[in-house]
Amino acid sequence: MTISPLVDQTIAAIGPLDAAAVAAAEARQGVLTKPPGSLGRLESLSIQLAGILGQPIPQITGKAVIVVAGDHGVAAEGVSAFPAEVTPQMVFNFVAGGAAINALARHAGANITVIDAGVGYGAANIARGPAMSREDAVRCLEIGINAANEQADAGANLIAGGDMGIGNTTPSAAITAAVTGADVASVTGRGTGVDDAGLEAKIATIRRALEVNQPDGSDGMDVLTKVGGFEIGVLAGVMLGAAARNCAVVVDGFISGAAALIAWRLCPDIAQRYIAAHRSVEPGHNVGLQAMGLSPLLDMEMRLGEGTGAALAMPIVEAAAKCLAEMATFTEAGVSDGDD
Ligand SMILES: Cc1cc2ncn([C@H]3O[C@H](COP(=O)(O)O)[C@@H](O)[C@H]3O)c2cc1C
Ligand SMILES: O=C(O)c1cccnc1
Repeated sequence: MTISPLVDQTIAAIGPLDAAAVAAAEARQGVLTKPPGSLGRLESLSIQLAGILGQPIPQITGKAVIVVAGDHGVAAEGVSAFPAEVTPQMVFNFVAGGAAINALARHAGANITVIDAGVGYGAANIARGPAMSREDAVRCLEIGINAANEQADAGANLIAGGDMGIGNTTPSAAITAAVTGADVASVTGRGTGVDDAGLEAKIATIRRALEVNQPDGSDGMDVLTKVGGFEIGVLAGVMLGAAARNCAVVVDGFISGAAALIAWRLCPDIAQRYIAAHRSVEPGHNVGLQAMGLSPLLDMEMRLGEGTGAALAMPIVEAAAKCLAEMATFTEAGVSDGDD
């Protein structure tokens, strides 16, 4: 498969986890002053981080949320409770620091970058034809890879994407259905809050998008081109770029989950570098996570996107690394380990 030199190189750089670092972290978890396994998922998370970062005692050196905005032609089908103007209006809000993601990223100590992925000439209406050309899909992936590289160069090793795009739960459901094979009705939710009639119409629109476009769910580029969106393509690129730099990828909600599915189809090894932050209220989110073998850290009944769930989970991920790094061993603390 050849996508472009940059995308191909990036995918080729994503390998399996560092087995020696995993083994060392596992061994250290076994001798820290606590009953074995008592820190639950903090333990497995620290071991996964060791493998991702390639460090026996992993250290989070920087956190970044890359928020990507894009417009969706399919919004014209009435699939959202809000008008498309909200997308550029929210971009100004991100820049001014007043959105939920600004509050949560500040709380997490994460740097925010905002990318306009074609607001104003967004993706075409997927109910009538493909979302974008193959060239645009490649460009989206490259923009995301470059953005992740910039954050990695600045010291981040915990990287999340966030989305803003009125209508984008519609392509996300189409992507999730195409990649996982799940029925459209089981992966379609209310997004910003459409009513019962709106939900029925949204399901019908997504069915039409899949019928008209016939995406090949095993081919990430085909799915992105036919039923994706510009911000979703950039987010998939962010994930590929971050993983190629041995950064941990914190996966946010439904839209980020759809982008994660596309990146996973392009590079199956990437799933080991994903940390699923939370379970969104959107029913399709969990379907996608399960397909990739991921179990979310939090269930906060959130359904916003923007990277909010990912930012909220970042301090927990960092806490996992700190326990592994800072706790004393039984020997160091002179605590009986129960074996003697
Ligand atoms: C004020 C506002 C802020 C948001 N921030 C994220 N979204 C989220 O909601 C939208 C997806 O839902 P749907 O498919 O129903 O349009 C996306 O913009 C997503 O980022 C927002 C939506 C609104 C209205
Ligand atoms: O889970 C999400 O990311 C989500 C859900 C609804 C609307 N916007 C985003």
